[in-house]
Amino acid sequence: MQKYVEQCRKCEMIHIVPMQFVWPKEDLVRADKELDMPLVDLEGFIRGDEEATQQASKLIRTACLNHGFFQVINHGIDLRLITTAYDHMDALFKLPIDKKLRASRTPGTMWGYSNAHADRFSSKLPWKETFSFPFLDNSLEHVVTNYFKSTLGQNFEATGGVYQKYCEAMKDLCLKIMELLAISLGVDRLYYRNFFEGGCSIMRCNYYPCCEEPSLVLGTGPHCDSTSLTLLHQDQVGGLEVFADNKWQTVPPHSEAFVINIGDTFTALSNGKY
Ligand SMILES: C=C1C[C@]23C[C@H]1CC[C@H]2[C@]1(C)CCC[C@@](C)(C(=O)O)[C@H]1[C@@H]3C(=O)O
Ligand SMILES: O=C(O)CCC(=O)C(=O)O
Repeated sequence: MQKYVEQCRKCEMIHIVPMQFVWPKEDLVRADKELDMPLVDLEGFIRGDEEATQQASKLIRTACLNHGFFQVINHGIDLRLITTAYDHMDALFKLPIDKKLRASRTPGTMWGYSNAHADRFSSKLPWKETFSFPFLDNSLEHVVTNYFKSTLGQNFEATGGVYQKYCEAMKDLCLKIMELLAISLGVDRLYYRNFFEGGCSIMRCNYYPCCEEPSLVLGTGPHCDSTSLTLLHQDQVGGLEVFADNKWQTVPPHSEAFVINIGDTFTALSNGKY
């Protein structure tokens, strides 16, 4: 009897996490090495110092010829804006689930609240909640502020205003990086900046809740960004991993830095060089 029960316990693999969130073993590989990626200081470039600009573009070129990831500091974004954005995001994800579900993602779009993308997938669900919204520079209206008011209600106008400012700051930083990418590729330094000037962006807030069985789940599954450029600020918990040199490597958080990575669209825009 004892043995039988023992065998049952072994073969049933009893765990707490629902099966939809359990990832295949081949995806659950822990990174043990830190990614070799440059920390690019943008202060000189922003001040118009040509030597510092060339130095920054060289670091970016090396990173983009290798794995496409680099970090930027002294980027000109007010660190208090980042802190305020986190405070508002914390309040948003702490809302009761019924209130969050009222802002659920509109089918066929990327915009709104999503709980593990459970409305889109039925297995290998990411262990995260997300809130995504569009941004485009529009002098006629504050697109982000209005989005928060229309999806979460008038009480979220202040939060919308914070993310309106945050998205404007991200767009400004993105265009600066597009200039450095152009210089690094030896093309007209305004080429990509002009191309993306009027473009729209996806802003996504990610909340990765604690998990009782972290070795079975992933906050976000392995992927390449299909977009052109991703600007990511990590909180101090960490967990971001990048697949480079045929192994997963960690990107430790740096509170004053943004992690930048080029996506598939930019690879095409560089004619496959990056
Ligand atoms: C354009 C996008 C779609 C996703 C967010 C951005 C860039 C990465 C994509 C994603 C993260 C890749 C993994 C699956 C995904 C569904 C996710 O886990 O969030 C993807 C995002 C999405 O489709 O919402
Ligand atoms: O958009 C997402 O949810 C994925 C986030 C991601 O890939 C990242 O944080 O690097």
